Amino acid sequence: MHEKYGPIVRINPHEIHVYDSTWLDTLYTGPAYGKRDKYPPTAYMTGTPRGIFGTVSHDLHRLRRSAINPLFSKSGAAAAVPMIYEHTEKLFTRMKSQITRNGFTEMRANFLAFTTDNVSLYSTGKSRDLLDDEYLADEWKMSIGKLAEWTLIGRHFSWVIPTVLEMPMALIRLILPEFSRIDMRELASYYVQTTSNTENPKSKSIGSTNVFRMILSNEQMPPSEKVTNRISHEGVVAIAAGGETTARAFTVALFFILSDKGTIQEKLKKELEQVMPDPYSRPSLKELESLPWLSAIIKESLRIMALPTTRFPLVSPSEPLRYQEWVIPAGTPVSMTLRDVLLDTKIYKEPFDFQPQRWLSTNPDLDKLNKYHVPFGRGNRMCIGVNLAYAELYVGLACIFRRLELELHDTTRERDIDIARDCFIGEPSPSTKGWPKLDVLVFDIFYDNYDLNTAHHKVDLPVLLVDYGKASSVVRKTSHEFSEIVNVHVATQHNYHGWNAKPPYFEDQTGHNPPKYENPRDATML
Ligand code: HEM
Repeated sequence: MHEKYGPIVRINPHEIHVYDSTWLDTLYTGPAYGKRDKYPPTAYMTGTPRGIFGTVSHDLHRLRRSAINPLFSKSGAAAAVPMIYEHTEKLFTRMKSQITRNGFTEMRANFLAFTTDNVSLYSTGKSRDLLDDEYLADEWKMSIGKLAEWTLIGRHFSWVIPTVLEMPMALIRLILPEFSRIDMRELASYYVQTTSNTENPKSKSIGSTNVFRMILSNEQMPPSEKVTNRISHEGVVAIAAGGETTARAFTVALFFILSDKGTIQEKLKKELEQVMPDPYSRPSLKELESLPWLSAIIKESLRIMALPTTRFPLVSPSEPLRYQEWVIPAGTPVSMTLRDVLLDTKIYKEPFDFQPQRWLSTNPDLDKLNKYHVPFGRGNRMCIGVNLAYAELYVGLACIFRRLELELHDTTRERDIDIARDCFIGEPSPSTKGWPKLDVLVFDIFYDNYDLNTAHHKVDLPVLLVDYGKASSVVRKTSHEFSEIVNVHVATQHNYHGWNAKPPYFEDQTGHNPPKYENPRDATML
């Protein structure tokens, strides 16, 4: 429509859309430059009308946001760094275990588990512990995927998702089991327990100053703002908004770094060796932020993924807005699309090419590029989690590329990375086989040209038998039996063919003294 009718178009009976990056600061303005209400159908579409994302009124949004802003400050995010390092260790353990079992690791669920554990512990004081439980992590991935698909319905019928999320749990489990995991009541009851218990042993740990405590201790807020069924929405919105988004930035960064190992990865690794001479060291956020290539890679990944595909309509409630010669009457919903800005050819040369070097200080156009770098939005409603997201990306990518040697496995840009569908945030084509799958070349477990999945199907047992040791001595199999077993390692496959194996599953992480079995059948008894 913009190609046909120009930069300002009435795209439906209610809404005007502007396709002109230079107008960004007029619409998505800061609090000092005019009021902006949110357009209700957009506010409600993710199902949390009482959290900041779902708050329509400008003034109420300011009040709600100011109560929790300090938690998400730059210094707040820096305090989260030790937690992020701890979660990185768990992420690596998960990756190792999957490679042992499957021969590769699929990173979408893994990164989602990582970012969701970070944001949930940080924002609500309670981790979802997805990195401790692969089964739960997969279920959570399905729930978030389902929520994304439902935003399409929510866009047109904005009451649907909030209504579903408030239905009796037994009914939700029956009709939409995926939604039952995004349980606001569970969060709310947790907050009641922890906030009423001043002796809480977690009170000095990360997450103790969580969104709930900040709201409850805020003196500007009336009691009606502090009731459980309002503040639980703040917890849910942080977890839902902060998990998938940051996870996607990781997958995009990983894909593009590994697609150009000769230049990009090499420069990154060299830089990391300087700041992390010991691969297991834990540099501060400030040290990591001083690395030009790491910083440039993160910025370029956030730009090129251009994740928010939805429009973000706002309403100027009392002042008309002006675009060139047009006057937009007060009260009219007007939207722009961040993706248009992030991929604007007038700003970024070859916007679909991954070029981290455009963010280096040697680029004379850097100020202009920075001005339009809006993956987190702009103005009053800009992402509250921006500092946390950056901290996760700096720490996570530094550890990954300092400690592991990775290869892409059966991943293509067109099928698995590029966005093909608008589900509020962008989703790749339905034919995707998942996001970057990795072979890991240097871990302490090696494997060879050995298709564990196939073996798994053939033996039809919910266990995989994997040898530790060198690639040449990987367990060999015949069609139905393993012919030879040396130093067996056992890992169950969850929920395989109805075999509902629950963690904890048996695993020897050391790789040095794995259990030995007389024959494979003994192993299956586990
Ligand atoms: C790469 C990661 C992320 C991206 C690309 C991203 C993107 C965005 C964008 C574009 C908005 C603005 C929506 C609007 O204009 O209405 C937003 C809002 C928001 N984001 Fe993020 N986000 C990310 C990470 C996070 C994290 C880690 C959190 C954790 C708390 C978070 C929590 C929120 C919340 C609560 C809002 C609503 C803010 C408000 O309405 O005042 N996001 N995000």
